[in-house]
Amino acid sequence: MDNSWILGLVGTLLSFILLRKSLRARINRSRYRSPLPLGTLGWPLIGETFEFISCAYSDHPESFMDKRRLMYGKVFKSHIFGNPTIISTDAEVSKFILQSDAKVFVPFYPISITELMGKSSILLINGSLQRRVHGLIGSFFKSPHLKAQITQDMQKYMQESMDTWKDNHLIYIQDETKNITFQVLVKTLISLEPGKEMEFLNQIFQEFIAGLISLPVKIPGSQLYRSLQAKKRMVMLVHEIIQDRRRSNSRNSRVPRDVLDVFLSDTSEQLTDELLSDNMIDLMIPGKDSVPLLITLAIKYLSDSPIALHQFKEENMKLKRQKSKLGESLCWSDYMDLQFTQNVLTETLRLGNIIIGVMRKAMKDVEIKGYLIPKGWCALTYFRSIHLDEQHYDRPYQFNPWRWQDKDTGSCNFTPFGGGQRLCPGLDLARLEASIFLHHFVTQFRWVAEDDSVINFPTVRLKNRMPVRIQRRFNVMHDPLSLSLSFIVECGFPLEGNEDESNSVTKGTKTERCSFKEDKP
Ligand code: HEM
Repeated sequence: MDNSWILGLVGTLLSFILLRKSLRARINRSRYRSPLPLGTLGWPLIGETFEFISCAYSDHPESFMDKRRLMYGKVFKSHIFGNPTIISTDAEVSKFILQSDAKVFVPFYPISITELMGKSSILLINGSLQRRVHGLIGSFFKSPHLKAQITQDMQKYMQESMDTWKDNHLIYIQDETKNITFQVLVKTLISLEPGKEMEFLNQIFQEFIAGLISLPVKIPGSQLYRSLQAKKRMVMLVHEIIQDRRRSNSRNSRVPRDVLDVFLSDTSEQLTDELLSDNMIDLMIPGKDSVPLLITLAIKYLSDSPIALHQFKEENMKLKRQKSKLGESLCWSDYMDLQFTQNVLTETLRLGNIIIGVMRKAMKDVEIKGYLIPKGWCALTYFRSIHLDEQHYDRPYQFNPWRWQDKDTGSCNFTPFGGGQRLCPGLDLARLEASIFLHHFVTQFRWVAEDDSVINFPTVRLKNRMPVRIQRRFNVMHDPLSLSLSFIVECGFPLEGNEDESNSVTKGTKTERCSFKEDKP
């Protein structure tokens, strides 16, 4: 039988449907006054992904954006990682995107991240459930009780670590801080103390995060597969802890001792065991990633900027002396009140761009500031370009903590912790942990930083893990000479007869670094 007329009919029908769809899309688009932003979608399928990635691996990942900003303006279209994407390097457009709710934009992550996080992860849930989980975590992290607890833990774990450091040995700041902040965070989440279980968790966690940015291939032997197996083992461990906690009924205690207690005391019945374990594991990520990086980058920038290091050290020494005179130990607000220290952290967050930006998917056609973001497209709010924009920051590539003296950190030109409903609930915690580490490091040690460089993709990290050769300081409380000499020491001039004790600057660049007058605005 001749079926050609059937095929013809099907073909005509299909063409009709496609034509109708495209016409409807055109009619819908024409309802909007705003056009699609300028830009190009690059090659079929791969779009501009290769150029994006090759720039991301370079010292200037923002060069991909810079080139297009010149041609198309601060908001432009592209096609990266398999998706048509509107890239915003405009502070107001990015603010609008961040502040929109899930009816307009939802978070968008690569497949490997969504697979590993699990569907109940706070990063992937939306609407009232996200607000509930965010609120519980946020208010607990803000509580003075928790901050006091974190301060105690951080000081303890850090001192235990620092006591093992030997003079003239290399310390890898990135590794040390990863271990310490992971321990502190795990204790905050599930009250697990350092020991065998913590070591086991640390080990499998390493395998878990290795797969976060990996090929979306789930066959045995692939990184994603190994990471999913590691996640299963972690879920089992956390699940047992949840069961124990439910049995022991400790959730009835009035002051929650950790995030798990906070979740278990929630009466909304929205928080399933799956959600609890997924989120406990996700919340460990900043302990291994963002907070250690904040500390490591601050030490790198300070090592490269002797005058900032000098002021930083003076401020911290002063606090140490005051407290020692009064016979008091430091509490969390002492650290947070250190003005210059906080400015150093703010500047580190601006220049270091630990999170370069966040990705969203449009749930409907959206018009912002004269641009159209079509439904189904992705929107990348690229913080890095805004943080390094000379319209917002004078000499943006210079580490200059003094720029924050009278400047507001609440503006939409500064969003290292995101914004809107998904503003990072751990922002105070990150600053507190970093301030504590830096205070004890700078008041107890001098160091010479070995050469190292920052890698920006797929996550920000130091190529050589930030090795520094350390030397314990004299007891400054009883050694006025060491105080008066400290300015010279920080400048990189060798102390007579003791070359090793000489400085706290990056090795091999002492002379240039000493012409630091230019560093100060
Ligand atoms: C330097 C350190 C940190 C940086 C730069 C940072 C940055 C960010 C950014 C940019 C977001 C927004 C993501 C989005 O909009 O999709 C975010 C969200 C989040 N952060 Fe952080 N973070 C840091 C430390 C922490 C810490 C210590 C914790 C707590 C353990 C934490 C927990 C979270 C959570 C739970 C979210 C998701 C919030 C939600 O989607 O509702 N972060 N962080």
